[in-house]
Amino acid sequence: MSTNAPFAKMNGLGNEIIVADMRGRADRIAPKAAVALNADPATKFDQIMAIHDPRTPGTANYIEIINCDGSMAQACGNGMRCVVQALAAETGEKIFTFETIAGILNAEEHEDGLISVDMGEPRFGWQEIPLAEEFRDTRMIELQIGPIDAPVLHSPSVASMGNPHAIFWVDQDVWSYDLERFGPLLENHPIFPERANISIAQVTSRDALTLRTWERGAGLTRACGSAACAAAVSAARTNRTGRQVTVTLPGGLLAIDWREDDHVVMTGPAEWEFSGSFDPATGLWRRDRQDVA
Ligand SMILES: N[C@H](CCC[C@H](N)C(=O)O)C(=O)O
Repeated sequence: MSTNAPFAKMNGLGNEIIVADMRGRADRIAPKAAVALNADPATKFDQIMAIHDPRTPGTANYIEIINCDGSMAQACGNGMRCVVQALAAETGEKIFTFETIAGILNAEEHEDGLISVDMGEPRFGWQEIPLAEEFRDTRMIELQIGPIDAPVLHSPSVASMGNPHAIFWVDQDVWSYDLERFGPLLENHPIFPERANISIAQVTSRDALTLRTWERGAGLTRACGSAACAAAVSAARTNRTGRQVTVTLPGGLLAIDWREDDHVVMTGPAEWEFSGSFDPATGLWRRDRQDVA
């Protein structure tokens, strides 16, 4: 019988996150435990951010990212901000380094409570996204959906923040597109051998864009931090914006800075909702003693 592990139910601009504290444990969260947590409305999530011990002693804690469909992800910007807020509250530290499957991430909680995460360098090579066939110019690839002679969405930019993103540029309000219908078709399109996060982006000025995302492995979410990064670098690459943009998502705003050193820094809030503990083998959980109001 495994002992319970602490968790915090949080969100990053409405992207539903569970931060699971797996430090000091040799086990991992079982797929069926993730399914069980997601089936309970109180703990329904878009991603679980599992904090593990360093893979090599003396190095950074390893963060495992699990989508609500059970698939593993290489990046989660909103989730990383939640991890930073949880650990800053626990330790009083403000500067953090983490290891993920995609590499080392540095992060900082600022005095105003906002959190910056260095999401690393974007990748643009077709094999890095990855795509199933060669495209020399990933600023715009041949992909469309809808009637052949009048596609609804077409010619996306593609980029990787460790995870794959396709950004479709639109001129109308991002809410006027049936992303719930087109998202899963594009997420699972054969051009994306590892599937992809699908975003619709409307550029509103040289330093602002609006974004909606159908997430790989999670569907429509209220915010996708790595998509905001992918959209920002793609907008800059296609000369739609500069390298510093404000991204408006359904859940709120993120500031993205594609620095001259090629690192993409995302800044935004995180929100704690409640704490509890759960069995990583089954997903059975209980809430911590109700916080005294
Ligand atoms: N669904 C994404 C992972 C979570 C991304 C998103 N929640 C974020 O804030 O970056 C994927 O499978 O690549």
